[in-house]
Amino acid sequence: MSYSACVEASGIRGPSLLVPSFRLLRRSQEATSTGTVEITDPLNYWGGQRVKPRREKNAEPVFEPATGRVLCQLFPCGSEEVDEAMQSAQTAYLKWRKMAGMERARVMLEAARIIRERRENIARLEVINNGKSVTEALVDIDVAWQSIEYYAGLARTLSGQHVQLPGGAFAYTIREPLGVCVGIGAFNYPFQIAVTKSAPALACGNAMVFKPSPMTPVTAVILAEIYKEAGVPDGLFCVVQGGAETGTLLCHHPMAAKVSFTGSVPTGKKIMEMSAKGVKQVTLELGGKSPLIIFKDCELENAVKGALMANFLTQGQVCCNGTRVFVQKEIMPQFLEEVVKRTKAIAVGDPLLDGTRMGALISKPQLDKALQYVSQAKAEGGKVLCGGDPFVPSDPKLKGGYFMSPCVLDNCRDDMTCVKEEIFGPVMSVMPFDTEEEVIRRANNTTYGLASGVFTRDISRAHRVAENLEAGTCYINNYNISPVEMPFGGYKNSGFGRENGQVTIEYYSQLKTVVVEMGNVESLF
Ligand SMILES: NC(=O)c1ccc[n+]([C@@H]2O[C@H](COP(=O)([O-])OP(=O)(O)OC[C@H]3O[C@@H](n4cnc5c(N)ncnc54)[C@H](O)[C@@H]3O)[C@@H](O)[C@H]2O)c1
Ligand SMILES: C[N+](C)(C)CCCC=O
Repeated sequence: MSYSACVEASGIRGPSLLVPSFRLLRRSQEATSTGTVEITDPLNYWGGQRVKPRREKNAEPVFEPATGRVLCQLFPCGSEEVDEAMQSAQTAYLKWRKMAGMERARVMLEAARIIRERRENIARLEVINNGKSVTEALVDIDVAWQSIEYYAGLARTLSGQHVQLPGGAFAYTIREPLGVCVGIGAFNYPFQIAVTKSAPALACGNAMVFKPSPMTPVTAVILAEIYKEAGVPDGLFCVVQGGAETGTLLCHHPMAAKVSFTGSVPTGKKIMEMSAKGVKQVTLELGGKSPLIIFKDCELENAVKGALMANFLTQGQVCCNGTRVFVQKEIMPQFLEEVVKRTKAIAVGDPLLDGTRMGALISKPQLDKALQYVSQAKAEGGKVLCGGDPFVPSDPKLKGGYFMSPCVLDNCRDDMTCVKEEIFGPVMSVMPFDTEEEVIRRANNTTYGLASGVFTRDISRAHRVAENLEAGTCYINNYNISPVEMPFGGYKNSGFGRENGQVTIEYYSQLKTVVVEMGNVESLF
């Protein structure tokens, strides 16, 4: 079935199609079952509509991870298309920035409402393109509309400061937008990343041109259509498809006021270099190899659950995952027994089924890379307690999918490759420790600094450890929860700038100071 037919059946396009919702929901579930969707509609969006690729050369296949089938072709945008999108965004920006925060908020709230109404259909397309379980994708879409609601709330509150100066003079500050912001996304949270970047950008009065990962081009354009339906000016949120070349064109574009990037450290360094040439602001949300520290006085069941949440969401392809699990020696046997039991019980398979808890990795190369890390860990002395193999589901249509059984590695040391490098697959490395001072030193012995976690019942220890860990987030007695009110971002090579939370307003706006003299000028000349 074509994508157009699928969205028509699912009601992704028009609100009228959503009634009666029950029947359509059933139809959409049938229409979007794994292995049935084919996407033929254009995936670029600017000027308030989908735009066909200008050239059909350099097409790259996009795969459905659960089946290995080709889902669509990706036609990378060239310089003329990037320029059209940027011009379109600039035109929209000039209208949007003049609207009151209250008005922008109203439009954004409508976009949030539409996303909430269509959450199931968007989630299903996300699953088909990304491979994660529908249970997780639904959470991702919920976080997305919550983010738009949250920043709609903040759009109403943007204000400056009044500063009294001597002699009746005064100054005031105005928080102004930056202009056209570029967003470049990773493959692991395609819709959520597009929202996480655009919601604060739009709230502050900016426009955005967004480039999704070439592996997950499908859902960003749906966000563009929803923003349009909600009432943003045509061009306010544009989508250009492509990989490194298209991303480079965006970063160098003279109209780009800022680049907000989510992806790997090597690409992040290139983005920063390119942005520096045009003195553009940058937010970098990069990779990690985060420590999770489990003390012997923890509540063990919660610690085990936390370790699973820290390692196996989205098939382990999560930037902030706590993949270096340090366990205090005294409780290592109980921890391993329980964590292995629960890991073996994870239901791997068709990501569109409600009972599935782990779907397919994003691509064959990503699967091979994760499996290779497991082989190398074994060669370096690690012991596989479970998983670490390709997984072939019994359903014949999933035979070509990129599945892997989730893996727990014991006998790990800090100098092993699996402990030092970001794997981006479902592989947990477990290491013993003796003392608090020792584990903090080892936890910080990395160039990354995205997240961290500690499980203990000792409240003083928990805060002491949080204070001493070099990371942008520290979870105490939980892991990988991410309410939109909470700032998120890295220390060290994991990047800088923040997403989510109030502080992100600072990264999408600039402050103008207006100085008002009420007397005569006292000239020195
Ligand atoms: N900190 C965070 O919030 C966060 C969130 C998700 C993923 N990540 C990180 O992302 C990585 C995985 O995602 P990925 O494989 O998609 O990352 P990636 O760096 O390969 O690609 C990310 C994006 O950058 C684009 N790109 C690649 N080269 C470019 C260039 N030269 N110029 C401009 N754009 C370019 C890609 O097309 C893609 O859209 C992991 O390291 C993960 O930790 C970080
Ligand atoms: C929503 N999580 C689980 C906190 C992940 C944020 C994005 C990182 O890849």
